[in-house]
Amino acid sequence: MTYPEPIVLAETTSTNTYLAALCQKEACAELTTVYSSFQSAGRGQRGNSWESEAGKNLLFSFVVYPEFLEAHRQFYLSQVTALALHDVLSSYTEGISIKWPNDIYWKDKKICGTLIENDLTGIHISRSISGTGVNLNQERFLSDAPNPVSLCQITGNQYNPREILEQIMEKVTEYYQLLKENRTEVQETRYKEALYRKEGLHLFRDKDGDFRARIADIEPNGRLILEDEDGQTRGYLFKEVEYIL
Ligand SMILES: Nc1ncnc2c1ncn2[C@@H]1O[C@H](COP(=O)(O)OP(=O)(O)OP(=O)(O)O)[C@@H](O)[C@H]1O
Ligand SMILES: O=C(O)CCCC[C@@H]1SC[C@@H]2NC(=O)N[C@@H]21
Repeated sequence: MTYPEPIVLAETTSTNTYLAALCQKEACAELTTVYSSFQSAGRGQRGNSWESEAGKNLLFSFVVYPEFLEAHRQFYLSQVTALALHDVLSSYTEGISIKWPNDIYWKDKKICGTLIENDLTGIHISRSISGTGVNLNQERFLSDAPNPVSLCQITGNQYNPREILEQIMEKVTEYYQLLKENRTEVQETRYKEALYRKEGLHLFRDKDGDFRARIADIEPNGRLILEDEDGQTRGYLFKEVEYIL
């Protein structure tokens, strides 16, 4: 399985938005990828914006049509992107981990964010657009992003976004092929190994307040299972709990 040559843009509002519009207009092959040097309206999760200085970072989105995947298994798509990013960035520096569900961290700082937008047909996912920003060469962050970091701030080196994109898409293609073949054990195991704060007690916050807990498991549907100091188990879907850094 291969992926098409990326569509390269100098500027767009958001690579996710651009790719969704393109897919509406014409048939886009699976793993069609859009890369842009600048976004005028980069979108993050929860309606946040994504900061990226022009020409400095990697901003890209790709599309897949995972009709074989029921909506309650959509977490597998998050794993595909997160593991690809994790594997590639880990070849440049130590300290890379996946913060549940799909942020990529270096130590306690955020180096990548991913926004996945799925379309459903009945109970199945007919189209999934996965868009990621990787902080590569940006030296200063000016927004109120709480904890951004770039690869250049970590290593002192400069990176070619197109080369890094190629490496990431090769990994995405490999992990997505395994998912298509329903061989999800490899990615489930690797995801758990790569988890941020996978060991020890840490501070979390849910709707009832702050508590200390350790990560006990991640269920196949993506539910985070925490065990608190009293040995009680609590399960959380996305957005129901946050890490206190
Ligand atoms: N280039 C960037 N690098 C890192 N963080 C950024 C960047 N651009 C924006 N951000 C900030 O990241 C924040 C979202 O990430 P963060 O992980 O802190 O959010 P969260 O609200 O805890 O949600 P989640 O953990 O589910 O992503 C937003 O507040 C956004 O401003
Ligand atoms: O909040 C997050 O952590 C998700 C950030 C996702 C940003 C990327 S940059 C490329 C793609 N286009 C967008 O508008 N958003 C994603």
